[in-house]
Parts: sequence; structure tokens; C-alpha cells
Amino acid sequence: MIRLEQAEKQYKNFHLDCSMEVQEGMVTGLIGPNGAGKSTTFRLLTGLAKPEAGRVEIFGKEISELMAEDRRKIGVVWSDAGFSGYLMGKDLIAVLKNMYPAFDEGWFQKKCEEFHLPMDKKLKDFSAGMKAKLKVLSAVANGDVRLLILDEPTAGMDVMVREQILDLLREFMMPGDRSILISSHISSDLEGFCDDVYLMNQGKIILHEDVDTLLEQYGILKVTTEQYDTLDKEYLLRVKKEDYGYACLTGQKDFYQENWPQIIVEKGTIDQIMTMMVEGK
Ligand SMILES: Nc1ncnc2c1ncn2[C@@H]1O[C@H](COP(=O)(O)OP(=O)(O)OP(=O)(O)O)[C@@H](O)[C@H]1O
Repeated sequence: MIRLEQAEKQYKNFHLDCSMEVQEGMVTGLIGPNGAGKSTTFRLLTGLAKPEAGRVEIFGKEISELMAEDRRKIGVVWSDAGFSGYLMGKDLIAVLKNMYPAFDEGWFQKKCEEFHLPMDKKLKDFSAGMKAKLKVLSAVANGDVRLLILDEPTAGMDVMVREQILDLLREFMMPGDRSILISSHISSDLEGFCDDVYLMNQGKIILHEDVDTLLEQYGILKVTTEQYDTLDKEYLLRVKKEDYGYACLTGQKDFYQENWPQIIVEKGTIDQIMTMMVEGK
């Protein structure tokens, strides 16, 4: 569905060099700290920025070659942009009908009710959570959409709003021929939702892994300086100095548990793995 091959973009003090893929039927997460380059990657994918080198493809075509019928199958939600605040919820229906030939009005209205989105209120008076739900709902209500590109759709949301948005996206994925690329700087947001994640830091992908593998096989070894000296370092991805000795990230936690049963091995959340990858040496 999406393929970036050494796509490069240069800003004054920032260089993006990104290769990644989003497969049909998969939810792929793009995670990374603030300023990592996630939005820049999304701007390349949506044609808002042009790569200086490399390839950026959606549905097997370069972005500039996408036809109107291809574009109709792509839904994009930006964290910092949305509909005019002076529209009322009910005015939006006419706007969406006009934008999407396959707009599912009945479904949209039903969901607005379910999510308690007031149709007779101006969008500028919606809470942040209401705005976030409305943006995702509007993208999903386009019956043609097959690929959603979501820039931090759950950022700053409380746990209930976040789960409502993720449930909506799970429903969108049900038919099996659809895909989502979703970014977040809080990776725990995406745990239990993504099939695979790319971790970006300073414009580069520094890790790509299935979420199941990340959660089952990655671990953080907490070792004293003496234990560290005896460890086989072959399967250590990152090491970070701590007061007690070292924290070591591995993608082969069973190997260390079997061979060094005395050391502490923590499972590690995606956030901890991300922090180790970014801050460790
Ligand atoms: N139009 C631009 N001109 C100059 N520099 C830019 C421009 N857009 C982005 N940058 C720089 O590119 C870098 C990456 O920014 P980007 O917004 O892609 O990061 P991000 O991972 O989306 O961060 P966040 O999680 O904070 O949204 C930053 O250093 C930013 O200042």
C-alpha cells in the first residue's frame, strides 16, 4: 500500500532518510520522539513536500502519478489541522457529501450520536477529544477509503477517547483489504493496535519489528558491572549506564534467561524499548 525507499528530505538542521512499507491488511505504527521526522514523512506521503532523493509510492505509484480515483481511497488526518471552526456539526455533512462520492451519511450520523458529538454546535466549541473523534470519523465515513494516514490522532486524548478512536479504526480494518499508517510519540498508545512498528529517530528508522515479537522477545537486562563483564554482548541492541550497573536491551531475551538465569530480565513496554533505542549506546 505504501513504500518509501530511501526517501530523503533536507531542512536546515534536519535530514530525513526513510525506508518503510505498509502492507495490505496491516496497521503500521510510526513512533519516535518529538522532532524525529514523523510529520515530515507524512508530508512526503501526502505530496505536501517533495523528496530530494528516493521513491515514495502509494498503491504502487509515485505520489505525483496518483489519479483522482486513487486519492479518493486515501484518508489523511492531521493532528494540527481540521475543518473550519465556524462550521456546525450538521454543516459538515454537506461538506463531506461533496468531498466523498461514497460518503456514508447514515453511518456517520449514527456514530456522531454514539460519540455524543453535538450537531448543533460550532466545531470551534468542540472539546479537543470531540474534534479528534470527528476528524477520524469523517475520514472513515468515506466509503472509498482503503488507506488511512493518521498523524498522532490520539495525542493528548484521555484513555476513553483514545479507546473510542482505536475501536473505530479496528472496525475500519475489519474487511481485511485496508491499511493504516499511524504515528505517535507515545508508543504505548499503539500497543495492542499495531501489527508492526517503525521507530524513527533523527530522521532515520532505527528499528522495525512486529509488535508481537517486540513484546515477546525483546527485554531489558538489569545487570551489575560484574555481570555485564561476563555477558555475551552479541544480542545486545543498546546499553545504558545506570546507578546499579547497566540496562541492556536485547531482542533475544530467552537466550539471556537460559544462559544467565541469575540476572533480572524485564519484559519491557514499547515505550521502554523506544527509550532504550533512542538513549542507549
Ligand atoms: N518546513 C520546515 N522547514 C524547516 N524545518 C522543518 C520544517 N518542517 C519540519 N522541520 C524540522 O524537521 C524536524 C522534524 O520535524 P517533524 O515535524 O517531522 O517531527 P515529528 O517527528 O513529527 O515531531 P512531533 O512528534 O513533535 O510532531 C524538526 O527538527 C523540524 O524543526
